[in-house]
Amino acid sequence: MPKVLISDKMDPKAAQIFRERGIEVDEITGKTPEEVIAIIGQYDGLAIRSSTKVTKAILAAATNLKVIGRAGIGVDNVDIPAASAQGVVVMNTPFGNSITTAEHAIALMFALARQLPEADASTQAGKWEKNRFMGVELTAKTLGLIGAGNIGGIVADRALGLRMKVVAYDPFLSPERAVELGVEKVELDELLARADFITLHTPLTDQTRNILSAENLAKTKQGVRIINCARGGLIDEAALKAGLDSGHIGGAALDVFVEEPAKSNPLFGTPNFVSTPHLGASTDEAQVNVAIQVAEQMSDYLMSGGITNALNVPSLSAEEAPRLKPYMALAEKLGSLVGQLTTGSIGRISIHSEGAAAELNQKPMVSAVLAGFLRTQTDTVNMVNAPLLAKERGMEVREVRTEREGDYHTLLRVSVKTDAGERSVAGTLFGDAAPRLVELFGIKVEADLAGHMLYVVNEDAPGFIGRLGTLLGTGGVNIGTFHLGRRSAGGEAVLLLSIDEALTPDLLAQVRALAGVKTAMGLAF
Ligand SMILES: NC(=O)c1ccc[n+]([C@@H]2O[C@H](COP(=O)([O-])OP(=O)(O)OC[C@H]3O[C@@H](n4cnc5c(N)ncnc54)[C@H](O)[C@@H]3O)[C@@H](O)[C@H]2O)c1
Ligand SMILES: O=C(O)[C@H](O)COP(=O)(O)O
Repeated sequence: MPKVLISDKMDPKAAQIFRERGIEVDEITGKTPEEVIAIIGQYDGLAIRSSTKVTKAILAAATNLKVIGRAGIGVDNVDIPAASAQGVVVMNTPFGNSITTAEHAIALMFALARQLPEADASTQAGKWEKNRFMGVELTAKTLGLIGAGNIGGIVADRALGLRMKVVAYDPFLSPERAVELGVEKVELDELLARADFITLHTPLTDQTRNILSAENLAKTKQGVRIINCARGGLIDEAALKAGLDSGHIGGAALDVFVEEPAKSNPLFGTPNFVSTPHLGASTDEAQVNVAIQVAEQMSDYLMSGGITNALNVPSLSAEEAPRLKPYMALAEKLGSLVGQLTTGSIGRISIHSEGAAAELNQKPMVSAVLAGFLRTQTDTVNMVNAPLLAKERGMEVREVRTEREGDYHTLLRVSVKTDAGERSVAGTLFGDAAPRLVELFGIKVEADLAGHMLYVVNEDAPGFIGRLGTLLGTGGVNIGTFHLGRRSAGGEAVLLLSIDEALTPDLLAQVRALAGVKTAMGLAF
Protein backbone atom coordinates (compact mmCIF):
# COMPACT_ATOMS: atom_id res chain seq x y z
CA MET A 1 0.00 0.00 0.00
CA PRO A 2 1.54 3.39 -0.99
CA LYS A 3 2.26 5.83 1.82
CA VAL A 4 1.91 9.61 1.72
CA LEU A 5 3.26 12.26 4.09
CA ILE A 6 1.31 15.52 4.45
CA SER A 7 3.93 17.89 5.83
CA ASP A 8 2.07 21.24 5.77
CA LYS A 9 -1.27 22.23 7.21
CA MET A 10 -3.92 21.02 4.80
CA ASP A 11 -7.68 20.66 4.86
CA PRO A 12 -8.63 17.24 6.36
CA LYS A 13 -10.32 16.35 3.04
CA ALA A 14 -6.84 15.53 1.64
CA ALA A 15 -6.14 12.80 4.21
CA GLN A 16 -9.70 11.49 3.85
CA ILE A 17 -9.30 11.11 0.07
CA PHE A 18 -5.93 9.37 0.39
CA ARG A 19 -7.46 6.85 2.81
CA GLU A 20 -10.52 6.31 0.64
CA ARG A 21 -8.24 5.59 -2.32
CA GLY A 22 -6.34 2.94 -0.36
CA ILE A 23 -3.29 5.03 0.55
CA GLU A 24 -1.79 5.16 4.02
CA VAL A 25 -1.30 8.73 5.18
CA ASP A 26 0.61 10.49 7.95
CA GLU A 27 0.05 14.17 8.77
CA ILE A 28 3.20 15.47 10.40
CA THR A 29 3.51 19.25 10.11
CA GLY A 30 5.93 21.84 11.46
CA LYS A 31 9.01 19.61 11.26
CA THR A 32 12.55 20.92 10.72
CA PRO A 33 14.33 19.88 7.48
CA GLU A 34 16.44 17.42 9.50
CA GLU A 35 13.29 15.84 10.96
CA VAL A 36 11.76 15.54 7.49
CA ILE A 37 14.98 13.94 6.19
CA ALA A 38 14.81 11.37 8.98
CA ILE A 39 11.35 10.13 7.97
CA ILE A 40 10.93 10.88 4.26
CA GLY A 41 12.52 7.61 3.09
CA GLN A 42 9.38 5.62 3.95
CA TYR A 43 6.98 7.66 1.77
CA ASP A 44 5.86 7.27 -1.85
CA GLY A 45 4.17 10.68 -1.90
CA LEU A 46 4.72 14.05 -0.24
CA ALA A 47 1.85 16.55 -0.04
CA ILE A 48 2.90 20.13 0.76
CA ARG A 49 1.88 23.78 0.70
CA SER A 50 4.52 26.54 0.79
CA SER A 51 6.12 25.86 4.18
CA THR A 52 7.98 22.64 3.43
CA LYS A 53 11.08 23.38 1.38
CA VAL A 54 11.78 20.31 -0.73
CA THR A 55 15.52 20.67 -1.13
CA LYS A 56 18.16 18.44 -2.74
CA ALA A 57 19.00 17.10 0.74
CA ILE A 58 15.39 16.07 1.39
CA LEU A 59 15.11 14.51 -2.06
CA ALA A 60 18.35 12.58 -1.56
CA ALA A 61 16.81 10.98 1.53
CA ALA A 62 13.50 10.35 -0.24
CA THR A 63 14.52 7.01 -1.71
CA ASN A 64 10.94 5.77 -2.27
CA LEU A 65 9.39 9.06 -3.33
CA LYS A 66 7.41 9.03 -6.56
CA VAL A 67 5.34 12.19 -6.40
CA ILE A 68 5.31 15.60 -4.71
CA GLY A 69 1.91 17.31 -4.68
CA ARG A 70 1.69 21.05 -4.04
CA ALA A 71 -1.73 22.02 -2.69
CA GLY A 72 -1.52 25.43 -4.31
CA ILE A 73 0.18 27.13 -7.23
CA GLY A 74 3.76 28.28 -6.54
CA VAL A 75 6.38 25.53 -6.58
CA ASP A 76 9.40 27.70 -5.86
CA ASN A 77 9.79 25.76 -2.60
CA VAL A 78 10.52 22.58 -4.58
CA ASP A 79 13.86 21.87 -6.26
CA ILE A 80 12.21 20.69 -9.49
CA PRO A 81 15.43 19.93 -11.41
CA ALA A 82 16.58 17.71 -8.52
CA ALA A 83 13.17 16.02 -8.34
CA SER A 84 13.19 15.44 -12.11
CA ALA A 85 16.72 14.04 -12.04
CA GLN A 86 15.52 11.62 -9.39
CA GLY A 87 12.42 10.70 -11.36
CA VAL A 88 9.94 12.26 -8.94
CA VAL A 89 6.80 13.80 -10.46
CA VAL A 90 6.01 17.30 -9.18
CA MET A 91 2.39 18.42 -9.51
CA ASN A 92 0.46 21.47 -8.36
CA THR A 93 -3.18 22.62 -8.38
CA PRO A 94 -3.02 25.59 -10.71
CA PHE A 95 -6.59 26.90 -10.39
CA GLY A 96 -7.84 25.88 -6.95
CA ASN A 97 -6.93 29.11 -5.14
CA SER A 98 -6.89 31.63 -8.01
CA ILE A 99 -10.22 33.32 -7.22
CA THR A 100 -9.37 33.55 -3.54
CA THR A 101 -5.96 35.10 -4.25
CA ALA A 102 -7.43 37.54 -6.75
CA GLU A 103 -9.99 38.57 -4.13
CA HIS A 104 -7.16 39.11 -1.63
CA ALA A 105 -5.44 41.44 -4.10
CA ILE A 106 -8.68 43.38 -4.52
CA ALA A 107 -9.14 43.48 -0.72
CA LEU A 108 -5.63 44.90 -0.33
CA MET A 109 -6.34 47.46 -3.05
CA PHE A 110 -9.37 48.66 -1.06
CA ALA A 111 -7.32 48.58 2.14
CA LEU A 112 -4.79 50.93 0.54
CA ALA A 113 -7.38 53.17 -1.12
CA ARG A 114 -9.15 53.81 2.21
CA GLN A 115 -6.30 53.15 4.68
CA LEU A 116 -8.50 50.58 6.36
CA PRO A 117 -5.90 48.96 8.68
CA GLU A 118 -4.63 52.28 10.05
CA ALA A 119 -8.16 53.69 10.36
CA ASP A 120 -9.21 50.56 12.21
CA ALA A 121 -6.23 50.70 14.62
CA SER A 122 -6.80 54.41 15.28
CA THR A 123 -10.53 54.01 15.84
CA GLN A 124 -10.09 51.09 18.20
CA ALA A 125 -7.47 53.14 20.04
CA GLY A 126 -10.29 55.63 20.75
CA LYS A 127 -8.88 58.41 18.54
CA TRP A 128 -11.77 58.99 16.11
CA GLU A 129 -9.43 60.67 13.56
CA LYS A 130 -12.10 61.41 10.95
CA ASN A 131 -10.02 64.06 9.18
CA ARG A 132 -6.80 61.99 9.03
CA PHE A 133 -8.03 59.28 6.75
CA MET A 134 -8.86 60.76 3.39
CA GLY A 135 -9.11 58.03 0.74
CA VAL A 136 -9.30 57.77 -3.03
CA GLU A 137 -12.00 56.25 -5.24
CA LEU A 138 -11.16 53.25 -7.41
CA THR A 139 -13.67 54.12 -10.10
CA ALA A 140 -11.96 55.50 -13.23
CA LYS A 141 -8.48 54.85 -11.80
CA THR A 142 -5.95 52.90 -13.84
CA LEU A 143 -4.86 49.53 -12.53
CA GLY A 144 -1.52 48.25 -13.84
CA LEU A 145 -1.45 44.47 -13.97
CA ILE A 146 1.98 42.87 -14.10
CA GLY A 147 1.24 39.28 -15.12
CA ALA A 148 -2.11 38.51 -16.74
CA GLY A 149 -2.42 34.75 -16.20
CA ASN A 150 -5.05 32.98 -14.12
CA ILE A 151 -5.02 35.25 -11.10
CA GLY A 152 -4.18 38.41 -13.04
CA GLY A 153 -7.09 37.67 -15.36
CA ILE A 154 -9.53 37.35 -12.44
CA VAL A 155 -8.19 40.55 -10.85
CA ALA A 156 -8.73 42.34 -14.18
CA ASP A 157 -12.30 41.07 -14.35
CA ARG A 158 -13.07 42.28 -10.81
CA ALA A 159 -11.32 45.64 -11.40
CA LEU A 160 -13.33 46.21 -14.58
CA GLY A 161 -16.44 45.52 -12.50
CA LEU A 162 -15.28 48.33 -10.23
CA ARG A 163 -15.13 50.56 -13.32
CA MET A 164 -11.36 50.77 -13.30
CA LYS A 165 -9.28 50.97 -16.48
CA VAL A 166 -6.87 48.02 -16.65
CA VAL A 167 -3.51 48.08 -18.44
CA ALA A 168 -1.46 44.88 -18.47
CA TYR A 169 2.19 44.06 -18.95
CA ASP A 170 2.79 40.41 -19.75
CA PRO A 171 5.12 39.43 -22.60
CA PHE A 172 3.20 36.19 -23.09
CA LEU A 173 -0.25 37.79 -23.29
CA SER A 174 -1.62 37.52 -26.83
CA PRO A 175 -3.48 40.51 -28.29
CA GLU A 176 -6.59 38.29 -28.62
CA ARG A 177 -6.48 37.29 -24.95
CA ALA A 178 -6.00 40.95 -23.95
CA VAL A 179 -9.19 41.81 -25.85
CA GLU A 180 -10.98 38.88 -24.21
CA LEU A 181 -9.88 40.09 -20.77
CA GLY A 182 -10.85 43.69 -21.59
CA VAL A 183 -7.37 44.99 -20.76
CA GLU A 184 -4.97 47.18 -22.72
CA LYS A 185 -1.67 45.40 -23.34
CA VAL A 186 1.22 47.78 -22.76
CA GLU A 187 4.98 47.72 -22.20
CA LEU A 188 6.25 47.86 -18.65
CA ASP A 189 7.44 51.49 -18.84
CA GLU A 190 4.03 52.63 -20.05
CA LEU A 191 2.32 50.73 -17.25
CA LEU A 192 4.64 52.30 -14.68
CA ALA A 193 3.94 55.75 -16.05
CA ARG A 194 0.15 55.37 -16.21
CA ALA A 195 -0.97 53.19 -13.30
CA ASP A 196 -2.58 54.61 -10.15
CA PHE A 197 -2.48 51.12 -8.64
CA ILE A 198 -0.08 48.32 -9.58
CA THR A 199 -0.72 44.67 -8.76
CA LEU A 200 1.73 41.85 -9.39
CA HIS A 201 0.68 38.37 -10.55
CA THR A 202 3.74 36.66 -12.02
CA PRO A 203 5.82 33.78 -10.73
CA LEU A 204 9.27 34.64 -9.36
CA THR A 205 11.75 33.93 -12.16
CA ASP A 206 15.07 35.36 -13.27
CA GLN A 207 13.09 37.74 -15.49
CA THR A 208 10.62 38.88 -12.82
CA ARG A 209 12.95 39.11 -9.82
CA ASN A 210 12.96 42.79 -8.75
CA ILE A 211 10.69 43.71 -11.63
CA LEU A 212 9.78 46.63 -9.38
CA SER A 213 13.40 47.66 -8.81
CA ALA A 214 14.47 51.06 -7.47
CA GLU A 215 14.84 52.20 -11.09
CA ASN A 216 11.37 51.02 -12.09
CA LEU A 217 9.73 52.33 -8.92
CA ALA A 218 11.19 55.75 -9.80
CA LYS A 219 9.25 55.58 -13.10
CA THR A 220 5.89 55.21 -11.36
CA LYS A 221 3.30 57.94 -10.94
CA GLN A 222 3.48 60.14 -7.85
CA GLY A 223 1.23 58.55 -5.20
CA VAL A 224 1.08 55.11 -6.86
CA ARG A 225 -0.24 52.27 -4.66
CA ILE A 226 1.32 48.85 -5.03
CA ILE A 227 -0.03 45.38 -4.19
CA ASN A 228 1.91 42.13 -4.22
CA CYS A 229 0.03 38.88 -3.64
CA ALA A 230 2.32 36.85 -5.89
CA ARG A 231 5.83 36.27 -4.62
CA GLY A 232 8.34 38.07 -2.41
CA GLY A 233 11.32 39.11 -4.50
CA LEU A 234 9.26 40.75 -7.25
CA ILE A 235 9.74 44.11 -5.50
CA ASP A 236 12.97 45.56 -4.13
CA GLU A 237 11.80 45.90 -0.51
CA ALA A 238 14.42 48.54 0.44
CA ALA A 239 13.49 50.68 -2.57
CA LEU A 240 9.80 50.27 -1.71
CA LYS A 241 10.44 51.51 1.82
CA ALA A 242 12.42 54.49 0.49
CA GLY A 243 9.55 55.31 -1.88
CA LEU A 244 6.98 55.13 0.94
CA ASP A 245 9.18 57.24 3.24
CA SER A 246 9.65 59.91 0.56
CA GLY A 247 5.91 59.96 -0.19
CA HIS A 248 6.45 59.12 -3.88
CA ILE A 249 4.66 55.85 -3.26
CA GLY A 250 1.22 56.47 -1.76
CA GLY A 251 0.81 52.99 -0.27
CA ALA A 252 1.96 49.40 -0.51
CA ALA A 253 0.31 46.16 0.52
CA LEU A 254 2.36 42.98 0.64
CA ASP A 255 1.11 39.48 1.27
CA VAL A 256 4.46 37.97 0.35
CA PHE A 257 8.03 38.78 1.35
CA VAL A 258 11.59 38.08 0.26
CA GLU A 259 12.17 36.32 3.57
CA GLU A 260 9.29 34.19 4.90
CA PRO A 261 8.06 33.82 7.51
CA ALA A 262 8.57 37.59 7.75
CA LYS A 263 8.90 37.96 11.50
CA SER A 264 10.72 41.28 11.11
CA ASN A 265 11.11 43.48 8.07
CA PRO A 266 12.26 47.09 7.58
CA LEU A 267 8.87 47.81 5.99
CA PHE A 268 7.00 47.01 9.20
CA GLY A 269 5.70 50.18 10.86
CA THR A 270 6.12 52.32 7.72
CA PRO A 271 3.11 54.65 7.22
CA ASN A 272 0.78 53.54 4.42
CA PHE A 273 2.18 50.04 4.49
CA VAL A 274 -0.21 47.11 4.88
CA SER A 275 0.79 43.50 5.29
CA THR A 276 -0.70 40.03 5.60
CA PRO A 277 1.21 36.81 6.35
CA HIS A 278 0.97 35.07 2.96
CA LEU A 279 -2.80 34.74 3.26
CA GLY A 280 -3.60 34.97 -0.46
CA ALA A 281 -4.85 31.39 -0.65
CA SER A 282 -6.28 31.22 2.84
CA THR A 283 -10.03 30.83 2.51
CA ASP A 284 -12.12 27.83 3.43
CA GLU A 285 -13.14 27.41 -0.19
CA ALA A 286 -9.65 27.57 -1.69
CA GLN A 287 -8.14 25.27 0.91
CA VAL A 288 -10.85 22.65 0.37
CA ASN A 289 -10.34 22.97 -3.41
CA VAL A 290 -6.57 22.52 -3.36
CA ALA A 291 -6.66 19.75 -0.74
CA ILE A 292 -9.17 17.72 -2.77
CA GLN A 293 -7.33 18.34 -6.02
CA VAL A 294 -3.89 17.47 -4.75
CA ALA A 295 -5.08 14.30 -3.04
CA GLU A 296 -7.02 13.16 -6.13
CA GLN A 297 -4.09 13.88 -8.43
CA MET A 298 -1.51 12.17 -6.22
CA SER A 299 -3.81 9.17 -5.68
CA ASP A 300 -4.39 8.86 -9.44
CA TYR A 301 -0.66 8.77 -9.99
CA LEU A 302 0.17 6.38 -7.17
CA MET A 303 -2.72 4.00 -7.83
CA SER A 304 -3.15 4.08 -11.64
CA GLY A 305 -0.36 6.13 -13.20
CA GLY A 306 -2.66 9.04 -14.20
CA ILE A 307 -0.75 12.32 -14.34
CA THR A 308 -2.48 15.70 -14.03
CA ASN A 309 -0.92 19.14 -13.59
CA ALA A 310 2.61 17.81 -13.44
CA LEU A 311 5.35 20.37 -13.95
CA ASN A 312 8.08 17.96 -15.01
CA VAL A 313 6.32 15.25 -17.02
CA PRO A 314 3.57 15.24 -19.68
CA SER A 315 0.01 14.93 -18.41
CA LEU A 316 -1.78 11.62 -18.64
CA SER A 317 -5.37 11.60 -17.46
CA ALA A 318 -6.70 8.76 -15.29
CA GLU A 319 -9.02 7.92 -18.23
CA GLU A 320 -6.13 7.88 -20.72
CA ALA A 321 -3.81 5.91 -18.45
CA PRO A 322 -5.42 2.44 -18.94
CA ARG A 323 -5.57 2.92 -22.74
CA LEU A 324 -1.97 4.13 -22.91
CA LYS A 325 -0.60 1.54 -20.50
CA PRO A 326 -0.03 -1.25 -23.08
CA TYR A 327 1.41 1.30 -25.50
CA MET A 328 3.83 2.50 -22.87
CA ALA A 329 4.86 -1.09 -22.17
CA LEU A 330 5.42 -1.58 -25.93
CA ALA A 331 7.28 1.74 -26.18
CA GLU A 332 9.53 0.86 -23.25
CA LYS A 333 10.31 -2.59 -24.70
CA LEU A 334 11.13 -1.17 -28.14
CA GLY A 335 13.33 1.52 -26.53
CA SER A 336 15.05 -1.15 -24.48
CA LEU A 337 15.56 -3.36 -27.54
CA VAL A 338 17.26 -0.63 -29.58
CA GLY A 339 19.25 0.39 -26.49
CA GLN A 340 20.55 -3.16 -26.08
CA LEU A 341 21.28 -3.64 -29.76
CA THR A 342 22.95 -0.30 -30.38
CA THR A 343 26.51 0.57 -29.56
CA GLY A 344 28.14 3.99 -29.85
CA SER A 345 26.61 7.39 -29.44
CA ILE A 346 23.12 8.16 -30.66
CA GLY A 347 22.60 11.35 -32.61
CA ARG A 348 18.88 11.03 -33.02
CA ILE A 349 16.02 8.84 -31.87
CA SER A 350 12.68 9.02 -33.70
CA ILE A 351 9.42 7.67 -32.41
CA HIS A 352 6.91 7.14 -35.18
CA SER A 353 3.35 6.15 -34.38
CA GLU A 354 1.02 4.83 -37.05
CA GLY A 355 -2.71 4.03 -37.13
CA ALA A 356 -4.48 3.90 -33.73
CA ALA A 357 -1.26 4.79 -31.87
CA ALA A 358 -1.13 8.13 -33.69
CA GLU A 359 -4.44 9.19 -32.15
CA LEU A 360 -3.07 8.93 -28.61
CA ASN A 361 -1.16 11.33 -26.39
CA GLN A 362 2.38 10.93 -27.78
CA LYS A 363 4.41 12.45 -24.95
CA PRO A 364 4.06 9.55 -22.48
CA MET A 365 4.98 7.06 -25.23
CA VAL A 366 8.03 9.12 -26.18
CA SER A 367 9.10 9.28 -22.52
CA ALA A 368 8.62 5.51 -22.22
CA VAL A 369 10.77 4.82 -25.31
CA LEU A 370 13.51 7.07 -23.91
CA ALA A 371 13.27 5.44 -20.48
CA GLY A 372 13.56 1.96 -22.02
CA PHE A 373 16.44 3.05 -24.21
CA LEU A 374 18.39 4.80 -21.44
CA ARG A 375 17.81 2.04 -18.90
CA THR A 376 20.49 0.13 -20.76
CA GLN A 377 22.91 2.90 -19.75
CA THR A 378 21.70 3.90 -16.31
CA ASP A 379 19.33 2.33 -13.81
CA THR A 380 18.17 5.65 -12.35
CA VAL A 381 16.09 6.54 -15.37
CA ASN A 382 12.29 6.63 -15.47
CA MET A 383 9.53 8.39 -17.40
CA VAL A 384 10.13 11.64 -15.57
CA ASN A 385 13.84 12.11 -16.03
CA ALA A 386 14.25 10.27 -19.36
CA PRO A 387 13.70 13.33 -21.64
CA LEU A 388 16.11 15.32 -19.47
CA LEU A 389 18.78 12.60 -19.57
CA ALA A 390 18.35 12.22 -23.35
CA LYS A 391 18.91 15.97 -23.73
CA GLU A 392 21.97 15.85 -21.48
CA ARG A 393 23.37 13.09 -23.70
CA GLY A 394 22.88 15.29 -26.76
CA MET A 395 20.19 13.08 -28.31
CA GLU A 396 17.76 14.71 -30.71
CA VAL A 397 14.29 13.30 -30.07
CA ARG A 398 11.80 13.30 -32.97
CA GLU A 399 8.14 12.51 -32.85
CA VAL A 400 6.25 11.55 -36.02
CA ARG A 401 2.60 10.54 -36.41
CA THR A 402 0.82 8.95 -39.35
CA GLU A 403 -2.86 8.46 -38.66
CA ARG A 404 -3.33 6.25 -41.72
CA GLU A 405 -3.01 2.53 -40.94
CA GLY A 406 -0.21 0.56 -42.60
CA ASP A 407 0.15 -3.24 -42.39
CA TYR A 408 -1.03 -3.08 -38.79
CA HIS A 409 -4.00 -1.43 -37.12
CA THR A 410 -1.55 0.21 -34.72
CA LEU A 411 2.23 0.47 -34.85
CA LEU A 412 5.10 2.10 -33.00
CA ARG A 413 8.45 2.39 -34.73
CA VAL A 414 11.64 3.46 -32.98
CA SER A 415 14.56 4.50 -35.17
CA VAL A 416 18.01 5.50 -34.02
CA LYS A 417 20.64 7.32 -35.99
CA THR A 418 24.15 6.31 -35.06
CA ASP A 419 27.55 6.66 -36.70
CA ALA A 420 26.73 3.34 -38.43
CA GLY A 421 23.51 4.70 -40.00
CA GLU A 422 19.78 4.58 -39.19
CA ARG A 423 18.18 1.38 -37.85
CA SER A 424 14.68 0.78 -36.64
CA VAL A 425 12.47 -1.66 -34.78
CA ALA A 426 8.68 -1.70 -34.78
CA GLY A 427 5.99 -3.23 -32.65
CA THR A 428 2.25 -3.53 -32.42
CA LEU A 429 -0.36 -4.52 -29.86
CA PHE A 430 -2.17 -7.81 -30.37
CA GLY A 431 -5.74 -7.59 -29.17
CA ASP A 432 -4.98 -3.96 -28.17
CA ALA A 433 -3.05 -5.17 -25.15
CA ALA A 434 -0.18 -7.57 -25.87
CA PRO A 435 3.05 -5.88 -27.06
CA ARG A 436 4.67 -7.69 -30.02
CA LEU A 437 7.81 -6.94 -31.96
CA VAL A 438 7.00 -7.10 -35.70
CA GLU A 439 10.10 -5.71 -37.35
CA LEU A 440 13.74 -5.79 -36.41
CA PHE A 441 16.22 -3.79 -38.47
CA GLY A 442 14.20 -4.23 -41.63
CA ILE A 443 13.43 -7.94 -41.11
CA LYS A 444 9.87 -9.03 -40.35
CA VAL A 445 9.63 -11.07 -37.16
CA GLU A 446 6.92 -11.69 -34.64
CA ALA A 447 8.07 -11.95 -31.06
CA ASP A 448 7.23 -11.20 -27.48
CA LEU A 449 9.92 -9.15 -25.80
CA ALA A 450 9.98 -10.65 -22.32
CA GLY A 451 12.44 -12.12 -19.83
CA HIS A 452 15.80 -13.39 -21.09
CA MET A 453 16.26 -13.63 -24.84
CA LEU A 454 18.92 -14.62 -27.28
CA TYR A 455 19.33 -12.56 -30.44
CA VAL A 456 21.20 -14.14 -33.31
CA VAL A 457 21.89 -12.86 -36.80
CA ASN A 458 23.12 -15.59 -39.14
CA GLU A 459 23.35 -16.61 -42.75
CA ASP A 460 20.18 -18.48 -43.60
CA ALA A 461 21.33 -22.05 -44.23
CA PRO A 462 19.83 -25.52 -43.71
CA GLY A 463 20.59 -27.16 -40.35
CA PHE A 464 21.46 -23.98 -38.46
CA ILE A 465 18.43 -24.01 -36.18
CA GLY A 466 19.10 -27.65 -35.28
CA ARG A 467 22.74 -26.93 -34.42
CA LEU A 468 21.77 -23.96 -32.26
CA GLY A 469 19.02 -25.93 -30.48
CA THR A 470 21.40 -28.80 -29.78
CA LEU A 471 24.06 -26.44 -28.43
CA LEU A 472 21.63 -24.73 -26.08
CA GLY A 473 20.11 -28.05 -24.99
CA THR A 474 23.56 -29.48 -24.25
CA GLY A 475 24.31 -26.33 -22.24
CA GLY A 476 21.16 -26.94 -20.17
CA VAL A 477 19.29 -23.90 -21.53
CA ASN A 478 15.58 -24.33 -22.01
CA ILE A 479 14.01 -22.51 -24.96
CA GLY A 480 10.60 -20.98 -24.31
CA THR A 481 9.71 -19.49 -27.69
CA PHE A 482 11.48 -19.34 -30.98
CA HIS A 483 10.98 -16.56 -33.53
CA LEU A 484 12.56 -16.45 -36.91
CA GLY A 485 12.71 -13.86 -39.67
CA ARG A 486 14.85 -13.44 -42.76
CA ARG A 487 15.51 -10.85 -45.41
CA SER A 488 15.35 -13.46 -48.22
CA ALA A 489 15.85 -17.20 -48.55
CA GLY A 490 19.55 -17.85 -48.12
CA GLY A 491 20.14 -14.23 -47.02
CA GLU A 492 20.47 -12.73 -43.57
CA ALA A 493 18.23 -14.30 -40.93
CA VAL A 494 17.32 -13.16 -37.43
CA LEU A 495 16.51 -15.48 -34.54
CA LEU A 496 14.93 -14.32 -31.31
CA LEU A 497 14.64 -16.98 -28.65
CA SER A 498 13.14 -16.59 -25.24
CA ILE A 499 15.19 -18.63 -22.79
CA ASP A 500 14.58 -19.50 -19.17
CA GLU A 501 17.87 -18.01 -17.98
CA ALA A 502 20.67 -15.85 -19.32
CA LEU A 503 23.40 -17.65 -21.28
CA THR A 504 26.75 -17.95 -19.54
CA PRO A 505 29.54 -16.01 -21.31
CA ASP A 506 31.04 -19.35 -22.31
CA LEU A 507 27.85 -20.63 -23.94
CA LEU A 508 27.35 -17.30 -25.69
CA ALA A 509 30.88 -17.58 -27.09
CA GLN A 510 30.00 -21.07 -28.38
CA VAL A 511 26.88 -19.68 -30.09
CA ARG A 512 29.01 -16.96 -31.70
CA ALA A 513 31.41 -19.67 -32.92
CA LEU A 514 28.67 -21.60 -34.78
CA ALA A 515 29.15 -21.56 -38.54
CA GLY A 516 27.17 -18.73 -40.19
CA VAL A 517 26.64 -16.64 -37.04
CA LYS A 518 27.25 -12.93 -37.61
CA THR A 519 26.05 -11.61 -34.27
CA ALA A 520 24.79 -13.20 -31.04
CA MET A 521 23.71 -11.27 -27.99
CA GLY A 522 21.81 -11.92 -24.79
CA LEU A 523 18.91 -9.54 -24.18
CA ALA A 524 16.78 -8.95 -21.09
CA PHE A 525 13.37 -7.29 -20.73
N1 LIG B 1 -0.21 34.97 -2.10
C1 LIG B 1 -0.61 33.75 -2.28
O1 LIG B 1 -1.00 33.07 -1.35
C2 LIG B 1 -0.67 33.19 -3.65
C3 LIG B 1 -1.71 32.31 -3.98
C4 LIG B 1 -1.75 31.77 -5.26
C5 LIG B 1 -0.77 32.10 -6.17
N2 LIG B 1 0.23 32.93 -5.82
C6 LIG B 1 1.26 33.28 -6.79
O2 LIG B 1 0.70 34.10 -7.80
C7 LIG B 1 1.49 34.00 -8.98
C8 LIG B 1 0.61 34.00 -10.22
O3 LIG B 1 -0.24 32.86 -10.20
P1 LIG B 1 -1.14 32.52 -11.47
O4 LIG B 1 -1.94 31.35 -11.10
O5 LIG B 1 -1.83 33.72 -12.00
O6 LIG B 1 -0.02 32.07 -12.50
P2 LIG B 1 -0.14 32.02 -14.07
O7 LIG B 1 0.97 31.18 -14.52
O8 LIG B 1 -1.50 31.71 -14.51
O9 LIG B 1 0.17 33.52 -14.51
C9 LIG B 1 1.42 34.09 -14.44
C10 LIG B 1 1.54 35.11 -15.54
O10 LIG B 1 2.79 35.77 -15.42
C11 LIG B 1 3.22 36.05 -16.73
N3 LIG B 1 4.64 36.34 -16.76
C12 LIG B 1 5.67 35.45 -16.76
N4 LIG B 1 6.84 36.11 -16.86
C13 LIG B 1 6.53 37.43 -16.90
C14 LIG B 1 7.31 38.59 -16.99
N5 LIG B 1 8.65 38.54 -17.06
N6 LIG B 1 6.69 39.77 -16.98
C15 LIG B 1 5.33 39.84 -16.91
N7 LIG B 1 4.54 38.77 -16.84
C16 LIG B 1 5.14 37.57 -16.83
C17 LIG B 1 2.85 34.79 -17.48
O11 LIG B 1 2.82 35.04 -18.87
C18 LIG B 1 1.50 34.47 -16.92
O12 LIG B 1 0.48 35.04 -17.70
C19 LIG B 1 2.33 32.74 -8.79
O13 LIG B 1 3.64 33.10 -8.45
C20 LIG B 1 1.74 32.09 -7.58
O14 LIG B 1 2.64 31.35 -6.85
C21 LIG B 1 0.30 33.49 -4.59
O1 LIG C 1 1.34 29.64 -4.58
C1 LIG C 1 0.37 29.49 -3.85
O2 LIG C 1 -0.54 28.69 -4.10
C2 LIG C 1 0.26 30.38 -2.68
O3 LIG C 1 1.45 30.98 -2.42
C3 LIG C 1 -0.38 29.73 -1.50
O4 LIG C 1 0.54 29.27 -0.58
P1 LIG C 1 0.05 28.48 0.73
O5 LIG C 1 -0.51 27.19 0.26
O6 LIG C 1 1.24 28.30 1.58
O7 LIG C 1 -0.99 29.32 1.37
